[in-house]
Amino acid sequence: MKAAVLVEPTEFEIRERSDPSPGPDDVLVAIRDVGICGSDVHYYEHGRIGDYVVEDPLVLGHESAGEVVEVGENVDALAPGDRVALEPGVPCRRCAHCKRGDYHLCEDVEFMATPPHDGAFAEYVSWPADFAYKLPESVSTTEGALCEPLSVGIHSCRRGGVGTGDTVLVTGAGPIGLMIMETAFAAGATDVIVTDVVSEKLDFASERGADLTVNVAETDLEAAVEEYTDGVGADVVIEASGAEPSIRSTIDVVRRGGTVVLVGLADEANVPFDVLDVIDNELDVHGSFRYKNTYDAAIGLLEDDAVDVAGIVDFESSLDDIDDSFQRAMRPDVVKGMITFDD
Ligand SMILES: NC(=O)C1=CN([C@@H]2O[C@H](COP(=O)(O)OP(=O)(O)OC[C@H]3O[C@@H](n4cnc5c(N)ncnc54)[C@H](O)[C@@H]3O)[C@@H](O)[C@H]2O)C=CC1
Ligand SMILES: CC(=O)[C@H](N)C(=O)O
Repeated sequence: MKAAVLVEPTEFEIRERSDPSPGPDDVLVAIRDVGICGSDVHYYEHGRIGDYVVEDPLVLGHESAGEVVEVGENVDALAPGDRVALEPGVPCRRCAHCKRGDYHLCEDVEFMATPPHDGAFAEYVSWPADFAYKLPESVSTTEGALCEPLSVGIHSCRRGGVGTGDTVLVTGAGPIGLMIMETAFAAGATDVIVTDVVSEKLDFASERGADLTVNVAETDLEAAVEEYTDGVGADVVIEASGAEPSIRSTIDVVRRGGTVVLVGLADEANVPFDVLDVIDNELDVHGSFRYKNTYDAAIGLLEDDAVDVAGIVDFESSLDDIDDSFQRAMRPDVVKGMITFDD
């Protein structure tokens, strides 16, 4: 099979690799769509994210979906021809975190495209069948691939307890922020405010239903939220930019007794946070790391047309054009690029 292998920062090689063969509990999937995520671009540009360093040639891509072409002998729930979305993180299933249900916190998780584990920019992937979710007829494999960022949105809204009638502030209008907005509306939020520093991103968020957008490079966020919420503040603030000023601002714009969810990965681990504000205003501050038990929910939301994920895709390209696609994905006005494979 063909696979796009990152051999050096900013250098892919299309290499011929042997087809993977599924184990007894696995399915062999012919990949159809893979999204280009910000973390793929980061590995492409810098060859590392924090302590995760690309030391050997690595296949990137963890937002994927395709068609089952072979199943292992123990697999009953899927059959060749089924279209599936692949949940990219497979936990050990045995540790304390897995056993208490927090499998996304497993320290031995094998996550696609996180060194040393290969991802899905390849013609075939063999994957545990219980981390492959069957797509209904009405859900495309593009949407199936985008169940991954949608899952980040679902998990963060669950962490924030987003509910009916809430005003939710989402900071950062990248793909993750947009997926959070989609999920927040689906969870019953009536008002979603979105921030960014790029006006095109905010225009796009507006087109997709944001009630208020704030360009924090030009406008005072606290004043804008105060005005919009009659001085109360947002019920839930979900930080999805990773920018330090944005992280710091979250506790200034959430209402007393409200909830802050931190999703964006800050470049610096030490971001000043006024703990007295947290105590005095009785804030709930949650981290949100990837997701657990979200794929069925994501597929259900897509089947019900309760969310739109395909609308964030700016371009589709082939595996052979992966270098150009990554260069294009790095442009600040681009939200999502996809690599697609022929049937
Ligand atoms: N916790 C988790 O499980 C996950 C975290 N992430 C992180 O979430 C963040 C968002 O991911 P993507 O949407 O893919 O990233 P992205 O880089 O495409 O989007 C971030 C957006 O924030 C905007 N921004 C920059 N400074 C800002 C500021 N001061 N205020 C408001 N917006 C600002 C940027 O213009 C951009 O539109 C990243 O930090 C990423 O690493 C992504 C996936 C999973
Ligand atoms: C941080 C990321 O973007 C990535 N989706 C991951 O979960 O590692």
